[in-house]
Amino acid sequence: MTSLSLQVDLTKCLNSQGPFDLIIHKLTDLLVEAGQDLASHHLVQRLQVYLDTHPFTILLDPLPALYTLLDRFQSHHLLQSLETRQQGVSAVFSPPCVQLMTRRSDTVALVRDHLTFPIICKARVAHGLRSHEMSLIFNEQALKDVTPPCLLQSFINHSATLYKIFVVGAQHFVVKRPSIRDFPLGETDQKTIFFNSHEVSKAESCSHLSQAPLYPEVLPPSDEVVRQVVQGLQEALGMSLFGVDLIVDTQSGRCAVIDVNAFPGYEGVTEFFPALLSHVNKILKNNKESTSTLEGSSDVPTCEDRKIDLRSLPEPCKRQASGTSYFTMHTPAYSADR
Ligand SMILES: O=P(O)(O)O[C@H]1[C@H](O)[C@@H](OP(=O)(O)O)[C@H](OP(=O)(O)O)[C@@H](OP(=O)(O)O)[C@H]1O
Ligand SMILES: Nc1ncnc2c1ncn2[C@@H]1O[C@H](COP(=O)(O)OP(=O)(O)O)[C@@H](O)[C@H]1O
Ligand SMILES: [Mg+2]
Repeated sequence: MTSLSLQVDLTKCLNSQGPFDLIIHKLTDLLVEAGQDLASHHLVQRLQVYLDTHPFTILLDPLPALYTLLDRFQSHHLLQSLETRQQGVSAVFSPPCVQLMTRRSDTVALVRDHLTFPIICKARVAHGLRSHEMSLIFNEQALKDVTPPCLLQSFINHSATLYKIFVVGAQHFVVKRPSIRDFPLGETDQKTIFFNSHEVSKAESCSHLSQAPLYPEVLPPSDEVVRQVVQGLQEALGMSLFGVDLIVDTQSGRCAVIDVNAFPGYEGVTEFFPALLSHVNKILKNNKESTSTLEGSSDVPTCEDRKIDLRSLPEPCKRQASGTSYFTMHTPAYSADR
């Protein structure tokens, strides 16, 4: 078997660079730019057209899932829906949130009804220059410091320990990272703290926000909890290359999912490349088998005809079997945030 990999240049005709069996990408920034910039929009459109006309090219990962992750409001809804799917008191939760599209006169009331102090404020758009600029709000008066569109979320004390779950297809890896220290619960007169999240939770970070009295060793999330979270997200998003940020609530011992990232850096995962290769080989093999089955029949049956669960199919078959273009050009209204 010969194999060839090359860098795809979206500024050039894709037909003359292909055909491609599989494209791995990190298009998050481009997708955000495409919301406001015509040139970027055209690049995304070029890829879209190529995929629509080459139904057997696999895209890792699908664009619709990425749009969900680019929007912290949508990500939060997704995480909430996963939480309520489980029965009884779930071992995993998404911290309570309030979404602010614009400045509202009833913000204080909303916060009183839904959140507890301290509160962490995150921009609605999850990628791009301003998306990691955040603030910690300690009282109602300080709510004037937030700039919509943004997500206000109850801050969960977690002994300054973050667990990054890095997913590669069927495998996942847990990496421990520094995080933000605990704060007293409830309103205090502490001034708002503005910070850049990349200064607190990278492997090498040693931010003043992480420094704290020595905490007792935090028990990591159980394998079962991690597996539940990964599986729930995989099923909901149809993605195979993503990261999940988990923290363990110091008070309740429950696990909070606070962030999901498309194709992260996998720093600290020495097994990343073998895992990626094995995943790519597996889906190419599955795809070859499904392709020959589909090509053998002149009339491709629809999913309803064959009672097929779309999510169980490889990406191109999903598009072909559903009988509609799987990708639809979609330019989210992110411009209000810039
Ligand atoms: O490049 P953008 O699109 O901003 O996305 C970033 C990169 O994937 C970062 O990886 P890297 O720094 O290796 O490029 C990743 O950090 P991790 O590798 O720490 O997961 C970030 O996760 P967050 O730190 O959770 O935002 C994620 O938001
Ligand atoms: N609800 C929360 N409670 C406590 N800490 C949080 C919460 N949300 C985020 N953090 C802290 O802020 C950091 C950045 O938040 P995150 O949502 O992961 O955004 P980013 O996309 O910038 O990584 C996290 O790594 C964690 O240290
Ligand atoms: Mg994060």
